Amino acid sequence: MEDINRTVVVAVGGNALITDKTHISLQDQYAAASEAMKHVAQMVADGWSVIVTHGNGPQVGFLLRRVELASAELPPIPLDGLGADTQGATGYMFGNALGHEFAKIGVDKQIVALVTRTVVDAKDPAFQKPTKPIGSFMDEDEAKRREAELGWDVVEDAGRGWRRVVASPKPVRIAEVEAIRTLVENGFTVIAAGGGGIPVVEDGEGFTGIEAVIDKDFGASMLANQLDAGTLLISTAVDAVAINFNTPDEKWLGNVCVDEVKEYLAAGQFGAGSMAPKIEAAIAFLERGGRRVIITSPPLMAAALKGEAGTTITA
Ligand SMILES: Nc1ncnc2c1ncn2[C@@H]1O[C@H](COP(=O)(O)OP(=O)(O)O)[C@@H](O)[C@H]1O
Ligand SMILES: NC(=O)OP(=O)(O)O
Repeated sequence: MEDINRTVVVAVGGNALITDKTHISLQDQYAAASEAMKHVAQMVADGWSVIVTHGNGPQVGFLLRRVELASAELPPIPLDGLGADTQGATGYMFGNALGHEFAKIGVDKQIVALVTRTVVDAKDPAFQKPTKPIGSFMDEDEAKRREAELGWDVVEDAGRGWRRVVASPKPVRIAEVEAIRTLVENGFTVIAAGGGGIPVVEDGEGFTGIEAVIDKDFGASMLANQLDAGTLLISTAVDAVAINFNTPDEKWLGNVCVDEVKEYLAAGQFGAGSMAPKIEAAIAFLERGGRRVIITSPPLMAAALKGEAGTTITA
């Protein structure tokens, strides 16, 4: 991996903003973002060219709920518009947090958060089967009540409680990739494709929003390919990926090749709706020509880039 280029797309997990159900205020989210950005700042100080993406699952669900609760007084906003709102607000928050961390360690770089659209296929079967959890967690009774009374689609989310789900098509391409590339090449630290990007369809005459929430790991995976980034780094709450996760036979994976990971995926080793989609996004990046995927927690990101921590998956 000595010859791998020093461009890295970092997908910051939802845990970086909402650490638990009782810490959802903007102040809590800012504190959590600062902790993640401290480690991103160190990567930049180490000479990595970093593009940051982030999730928006909780935030876009909160906003949709606000819109619905205000519906007697104010007009509705479609999900793509809410995706844009959360991308802007969260990108702004990450930008401020990263700027403070840069100042603490003397990094002199300008940060820019871009409103970024992700092209999807209107015929993607995902539009027929909502799978992307958004918003707050509920107990089963509350979820079933909202399903019956409000027409929500709900699922049990990876053992953590029940959540509303919406359609989550796969990214076809990130529309603003050349703007991102230009900014990166000119020394900016770019925050882009937040929440997977705002979902749009293309009709030959431009883009039109479509109601969905794109998985941020798939968005980051596509962005990393389009930028020819050497590394896709997926940061989440665990230090590494395991097989037999949470069992007495748990084994943490260090360096693994994509074929081995595909076998573990087929064997059901990765949590549905949690680790499995990250692994699928990693495989997609590597199969489209990407070189290396790292999955680790924010404090270990800098060490993992040097091959000293986390799980590294290579083609
Ligand atoms: N095989 C596995 N190895 C490691 N973590 C796993 C595994 N299967 C499920 N997980 C869980 O997946 C979580 C990451 O998914 P998730 O919480 O959805 O990510 P995000 O950080 O994007 O919100 C980990 O924190 C862990 O609890
Ligand atoms: N859009 C998205 O995948 O967000 P979360 O990671 O917060 O679920």
